Amino acid sequence: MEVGFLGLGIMGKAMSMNLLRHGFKVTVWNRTLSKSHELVEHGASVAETPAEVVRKCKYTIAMLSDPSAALSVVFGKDGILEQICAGKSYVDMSTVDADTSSKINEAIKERGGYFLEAPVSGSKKPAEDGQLVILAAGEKALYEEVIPAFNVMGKKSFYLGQVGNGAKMKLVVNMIMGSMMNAFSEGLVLAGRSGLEPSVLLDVLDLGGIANPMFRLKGPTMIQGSHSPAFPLKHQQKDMRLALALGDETATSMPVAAAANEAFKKARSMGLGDLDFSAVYETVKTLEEPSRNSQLR
Ligand SMILES: NC(=O)C1=CN([C@@H]2O[C@H](COP(=O)(O)OP(=O)(O)OC[C@H]3O[C@@H](n4cnc5c(N)ncnc54)[C@H](OP(=O)(O)O)[C@@H]3O)[C@@H](O)[C@H]2O)C=CC1
Ligand SMILES: O=CCCC(=O)O
Repeated sequence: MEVGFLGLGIMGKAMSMNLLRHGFKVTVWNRTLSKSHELVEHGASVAETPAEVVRKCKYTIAMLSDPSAALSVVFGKDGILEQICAGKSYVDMSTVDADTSSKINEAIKERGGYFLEAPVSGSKKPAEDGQLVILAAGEKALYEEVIPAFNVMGKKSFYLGQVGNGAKMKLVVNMIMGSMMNAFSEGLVLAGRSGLEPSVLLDVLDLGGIANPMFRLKGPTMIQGSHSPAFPLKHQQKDMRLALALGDETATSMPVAAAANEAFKKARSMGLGDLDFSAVYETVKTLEEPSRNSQLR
């Protein structure tokens, strides 16, 4: 199977590498060309524009940072729309909102192409290991055609119906995850300030009803103050923002998510946006610092 792949960031690089490893012929494109070099060493071809990828490949997959990137690669100069036509398909796996996905779907359908949104749950390591959870929605026939690629990139694929449902499911999941990360950070700070050993808190959590892979994976590195990016904080804040907008649309009150979003915004303003989203812990530490609080009084 020959596929195109747009966007070779943390996720796109790992996902396209998996496709290559499993015998797919892959043509890649990335805005910053240098990120394609490693893929080429592993057998990928490079295209100069997204349009060229679509011209060459029946199936094109994208993994881009946010709605603005997703839209520009489709509607911009040398974008997807210049080459999409009957018989060509586009699968956007980026995390965006339902409106963005719907705009892309409409434009592609108008030109006779097929569209599937397919955001993923799981981060850098699951992407490297082909263990993502794929949340697909849109053209059912296309979903069935690309299952061989999904099976290489993920451990489980869901088909969720009409375009928008994949985006919404992904935003709900990440809204919960972002809120959990904030509660976890506050717990670690509270434990430390109360004279408890944060590493013991991790052991206690891991044996109880709220044990989970995220606390297990991130806890030890957070305590060390290490936040090497697997899921960049700026993307988590984007997801909180988009989830809160979904809450606005559906009149869903989400005070916990709103507070978590503020903490991620604060972290971005402290220059932590390119670190892992666990770096919100540093923000919680700063906000809770007793000396700082007494200065403010
Ligand atoms: N990292 C994670 O754990 C997960 C991330 N996601 C989602 O996957 C998507 C990608 O995430 P991730 O790989 O971590 O992000 P990165 O920041 O590592 O990569 C972002 C990619 O988008 C490209 N890009 C950004 N802006 C534009 C633009 N205007 N035009 C064209 N290309 C652009 C970047 O190109 P360039 O190299 O030139 O900057 C890069 O290829 C995001 O939507 C994220 O929310 C989903 C699940 C997990
Ligand atoms: O969107 C990013 C999700 C990260 C994860 O599921 O661990």
